Order: sequence, then structure tokens, then C-alpha cells
Amino acid sequence: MEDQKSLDIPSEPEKYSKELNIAVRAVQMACSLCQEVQDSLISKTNNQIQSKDDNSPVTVADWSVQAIVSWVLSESFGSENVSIVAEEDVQNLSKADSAGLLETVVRTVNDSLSAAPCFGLEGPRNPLSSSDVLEAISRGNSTGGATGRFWTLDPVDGTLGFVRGDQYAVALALIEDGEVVLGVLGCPNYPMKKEWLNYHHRYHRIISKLTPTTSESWDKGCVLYARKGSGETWMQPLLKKNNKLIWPNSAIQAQVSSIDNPALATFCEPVEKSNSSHSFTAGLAHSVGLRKQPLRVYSMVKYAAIARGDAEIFMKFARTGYKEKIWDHAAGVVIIQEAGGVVTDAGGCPLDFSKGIYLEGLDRGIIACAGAKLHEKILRAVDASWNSSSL
Ligand SMILES: Nc1ncnc2c1ncn2[C@@H]1O[C@H](COP(=O)(O)OS(=O)(=O)O)[C@@H](OP(=O)(O)O)[C@H]1O
Ligand SMILES: [Mg+2]
Ligand SMILES: [Mg+2]
Ligand SMILES: [Mg+2]
Repeated sequence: MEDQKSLDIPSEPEKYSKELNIAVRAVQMACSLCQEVQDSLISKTNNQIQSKDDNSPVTVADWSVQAIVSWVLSESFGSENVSIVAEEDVQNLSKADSAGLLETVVRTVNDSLSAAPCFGLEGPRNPLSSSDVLEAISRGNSTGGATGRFWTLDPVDGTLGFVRGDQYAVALALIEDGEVVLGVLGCPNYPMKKEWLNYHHRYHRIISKLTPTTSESWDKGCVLYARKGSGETWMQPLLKKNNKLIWPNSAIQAQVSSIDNPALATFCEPVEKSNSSHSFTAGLAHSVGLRKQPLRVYSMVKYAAIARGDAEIFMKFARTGYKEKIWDHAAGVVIIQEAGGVVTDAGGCPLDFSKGIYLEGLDRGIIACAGAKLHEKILRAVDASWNSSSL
């Protein structure tokens, strides 16, 4: 009887389950949008790649994804409850000579939102106007901090990879009282199985013209997600616009690699030398006996690679003076940790998401490893190499 009673007590719903559910769907929809824009960027030579003040690229996809994710979150939770720290602003879009660009963004946003039901989301009753879209993008201008709840969004991480037809990611995380509690990472060009990477999307595109592919063979991308403290990271294939969503969309668990011997490990790092010192990591790799060539991959796909066990070490040592932003790391950190990995700065401290838009106080760089033992070894090697390097 006792047992019967306890079974009758409804179990407490998992914390953040609604947030996670909506976030994964929104990222799926964003990935679909990005794939369409990336295809059009590559097929046409057009002027839709803009430069920001720091000369970094920004595209229709960056603004459009920020608009749709912001819109979906606001609709789902009420705009008064949603605070978002996101990368893009409306400055370039609102210029007098940007009318054409804004029009393209508005069209892209409405095309994407009209397919919201395919992702299990509700779209708007009427298409969004330019000012609705600008407002949705601007809602990403929160500044974060140590208390309360906010989302952080990198609508397109690795924009350089994106415009080059290569890897990029859509990254969304929920932060509460300074801790990342949810992370969702969409990787539209990172197939569910690493081996399919060889089947590179460029070839894929050519082949797909010849043979219509089923969703099984077509899923060249994946979405990873994790909830802090669950001890689980999940990965699902990318949804196509007209596939019916069957939640949780055949997700499988992702786990870090068990390799703890540096000689057998693969390390990944940013593609651009200006984003991380390749010479420092090359010296360090040599000192710990890493034999494999570094895997240089754009974007937070590097975090995904560690979480899935496709690589064991990720290092980023930005030049002195560069301050890492929270949206470039939040989703990746929780996804690696819940998959069994360890992420800290080079001093072994956790990354601090409680200080606003930057990871303040970061010691030298970021080190993510498949496990604690390997992480320990890399930290020691960084210390040993640091003083003899010119960084
Ligand atoms: N100088 C400098 N140093 C370090 N990091 C920088 C720098 N400039 C930009 N960024 C940020 O790096 C983000 C891309 O980082 P990645 O690790 O993916 O680098 S790379 O694209 O592989 O080279 C990139 O993210 P996105 O702008 O979303 O693409 C930037 O936020
Ligand atoms: Mg980024
Ligand atoms: Mg970005
Ligand atoms: Mg950028």
C-alpha cells in the first residue's frame, strides 16, 4: 500500500524542462535558417556580409537568428520575464543606407517563423514588421550579471566559418545567479557521426542534387544540449523544416572520450591565429607528447567535439587585452561538463559568467579536456611553458 501511495504522488517536473524544450526547438529552427542563408551566400556572390566596427563579419543570418530566438523566448515566457545577452545589435541595420539589408532580414525572419510549427513552436499570427524585428534583436542587449536569470545567445558563432561555407554554431544558454544552468549548441555542419565529416557538405551539396536524400542520411548537423547537474549531455539530429518533430527527436547521449594519455589525444583550437596563439599551443603540444595534428575548427563546434568524444583537448589563448565574451563559451561549458569533461581557465578556475558580458578575471586562456586527469596534465604543461613563451 505504501508503495502504491508513493506512486500516486506526482513527481516534481524536472527543473528548467520548459526552458530546455523551447531552447532546443528555437535552436533547431535557427539552424535551419542558417543552412538556407549559408547556401544562398555560397551560391550567389552578394553583398550580404557586412563588417562590424572591429572588422569582424556579420551577416543576415546573425541578425535573423537573434531576432527569431529572441521572439520565440519572449512569446514563450513573456517579454517581461526574458532578459537576453546576445552578440548583435541593430546599429548597422538601422542605418539609412541599410534599408535593403533590413528588408532581407525581415523576410528571412518571417520565412523562418512561418515554419515554426515544423519545430513544435507557435509562429506569429501576422508577419513581423521591420520595427518588430528590430525590437526583437534589441532585446538581446541585456548586460547579464551575478543575480537573477538571463539567456545568452551567440546567433552565429564562427561567422567567419559560416561565410566560408565551413563550421559554425548557434549557441544559447540560460544563466541563473551567475551559473550556466542550460546549454544548447546547434552545429549545422557537424554530422551526428564524426565519420560523416569526410562526406563534406560541399560534396554533400553536389551529391544531394543527384539523389534526393532521406532525413537519416541527410542529417549533416546536430544539436547538443545539457542541463547543469543532470550528468547527461544529449545530441539530436538537425530537423528539416518539413519533418514532423517527435520530441525528444531521437536524441542520443554524448560522452567525452576516455583517453587520458596526451600522446593519444587530439587537441582542437581556433582556426584564426589572431584568435589564439598557435605557436604557444604547438610548443605545449610538443611538451606533453601530443602526436596528432591540431584540429582547427571554427566556432563552438570545438566544445561539441570534446563533448562527443571526437577530440580530447580544446585550448584557446587569445592575445593579451582581448576579453572573452560569455556567449562564446556558456553553452559549450555546460555541454562539456555534463558529458564528463572539465573546463577552466589556465589557472584551473571555473569560467565566471557572473560579471556581465565578459569573462572577467580569466587567467591566460581556456582549457577544456575530456577528463580531470588529462586536464591536470595540460594545466601543468601550460604553467611550465608559459614563462618561457613570449605571450
Ligand atoms: N581577437 C580575438 N581573439 C579571440 N577571439 C576573438 C577575437 N576576435 C573575435 N573573437 C571571438 O572569437 C569567436 C570565434 O572564435 P573561434 O574560437 O571559433 O575562432 S576561429 O573562428 O576558429 O578562429 C568570435 O565569435 P563570432 O563573432 O560569433 O564568430 C568572436 O567572438
Ligand atoms: Mg562567437
Ligand atoms: Mg557570433
Ligand atoms: Mg561576431
